[in-house]
Amino acid sequence: MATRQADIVIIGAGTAGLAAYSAAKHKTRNIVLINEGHYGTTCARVGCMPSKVFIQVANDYHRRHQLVKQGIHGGDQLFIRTEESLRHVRSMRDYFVSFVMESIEDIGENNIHGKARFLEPDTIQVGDQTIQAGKVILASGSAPFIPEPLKAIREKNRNSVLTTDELFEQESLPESVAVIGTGPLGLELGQAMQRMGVATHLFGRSRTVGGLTDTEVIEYAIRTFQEELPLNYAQELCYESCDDEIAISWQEGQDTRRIQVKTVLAATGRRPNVRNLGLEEIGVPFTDEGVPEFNPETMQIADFPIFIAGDVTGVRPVLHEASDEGRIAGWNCVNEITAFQRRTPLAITFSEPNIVRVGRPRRKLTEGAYHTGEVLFDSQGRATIQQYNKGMLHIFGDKHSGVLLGAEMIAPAGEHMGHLLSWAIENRMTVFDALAAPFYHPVVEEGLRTCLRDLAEKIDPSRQGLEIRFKSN
Ligand SMILES: Cc1cc2nc3c(=O)[nH]c(=O)nc-3n(C[C@H](O)[C@H](O)[C@H](O)COP(=O)(O)OP(=O)(O)OC[C@H]3O[C@@H](n4cnc5c(N)ncnc54)[C@H](O)[C@@H]3O)c2cc1C
Ligand SMILES: NC(=O)c1ccc[n+]([C@@H]2O[C@H](COP(=O)([O-])OP(=O)(O)OC[C@H]3O[C@@H](n4cnc5c(N)ncnc54)[C@H](O)[C@@H]3O)[C@@H](O)[C@H]2O)c1
Repeated sequence: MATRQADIVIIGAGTAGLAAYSAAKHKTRNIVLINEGHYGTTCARVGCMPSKVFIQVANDYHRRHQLVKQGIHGGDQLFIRTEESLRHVRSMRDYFVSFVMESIEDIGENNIHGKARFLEPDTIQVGDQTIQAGKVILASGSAPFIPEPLKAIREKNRNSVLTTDELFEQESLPESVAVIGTGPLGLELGQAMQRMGVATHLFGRSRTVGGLTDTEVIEYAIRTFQEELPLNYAQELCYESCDDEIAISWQEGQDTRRIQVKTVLAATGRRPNVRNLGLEEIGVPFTDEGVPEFNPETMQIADFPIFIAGDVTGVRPVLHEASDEGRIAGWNCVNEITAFQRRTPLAITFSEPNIVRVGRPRRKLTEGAYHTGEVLFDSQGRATIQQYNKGMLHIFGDKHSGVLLGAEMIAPAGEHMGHLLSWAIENRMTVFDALAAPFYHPVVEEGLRTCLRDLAEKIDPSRQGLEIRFKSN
């Protein structure tokens, strides 16, 4: 078959690939999009959206425990039919996927279903077609990672070990589950299942939750989640099939502990889809982490006519970054290659309370160069009214200038406070600038103000009380 010519080939019709297509289509329509597997994007199909529907159901049901205090009775009569809840999750999922499918239909016959593979840096094979392209965008996403011991159990009984890609496809939820991994996904889905009545046991390996790096916030978060469900950390877990259950054992000091569950959810991370693409054969350089080396401001891979975008980079695996990277890659395929300023990092785990990391993580700050503002939400006014008064926020500011550097928190309304802080950091605000902004009463953000005040006092105690700016002419 003759080689087809295209200006751009995009590998992967996920958020990054589709954003790249939108950015480039104004200059050329000769773009070929190749996608393997399901359409609809990871976010809408198995990721952000269905997981948030699932969490919404769980939190709404959980609320029944807090109603009696307010004189609202009958909550104990409520019950959940998880098969109906999962149908609801899937129907909302279909709704979100339908919008993606509309944008794919627009692409028409330039959309090819199949697995792409590089023959040369500018030549792609898909099925029996060969396409030569001016530029290629690699936006192949990531896939769930399953540790070897769990793979062995899964080989015997596929339904006994699920990935997050499979959870929402289940007919109903199991009686009991062990969730392995305390990253954003393990925490969100583990807490949600516990709240939906599944006996859930959460396991972590390194002592952190939701990607936090601040030790004090981590310990506060662990204690908070342990009040709601069993959460253990162990370097190694042993798995064993017994009848229709899985036994999990681990060492705690001198003791061996053991539980049995019906199902295991592997929330042990995702790995970039870089294998079997022919990248090694065409000489693409790889980092020690096993992903192609690229420039994060242009998204170009070395001097190759190849750009990379989204989870396949393994660096900022969140939706808005995948979309940005797609747009940068798409732009750079049809314009002179330009460096882009990347946004302030922001990562949210939609557990209750939310876990949020903004700007530079504490682990990466230079010791002695910053101060930390600290606050607890345990007696914060609005959070107490809402019966969500649990939380700890740390904000980091430059020791001399007071420029905001980052924040880590487990907090009620953390998703919103995280946005306020990321906008402040993005605009290079100091703690004093942030304190001059309005704070309504009574809102959870007043807790954020208390934290900023604590930071301001540590940076410059002489400015205490002077939060309102002098009028300048
Ligand atoms: C359960 C879950 C919850 C999440 N929640 C959030 C959240 O709340 N907020 C947030 O910001 N992020 C969240 N994320 C992360 C977010 O979904 C991802 O960052 C984002 O979807 C990545 O988009 P992408 O375009 O890189 O990859 P994808 O959408 O996965 O697209 C990659 C596409 O490439 C295709 N492909 C792979 N290899 C090939 C090949 N060789 N040839 C052709 N096609 C190929 C794949 O089949 C796929 O269609 C969540 C993820 C998960 C799993
Ligand atoms: N709110 C969200 O849901 C959300 C938000 C942003 C990004 N994401 C992205 O989704 C992706 C997947 O999230 P995740 O939480 O699955 O991944 P993750 O990499 O953040 O966490 C994986 C966890 O599994 C543990 N782990 C790994 N191997 C293990 C083993 N063999 N035994 C025990 N524990 C093991 C790790 O220590 C870690 O705690 C990430 O890239 C994440 O950034 C999700």
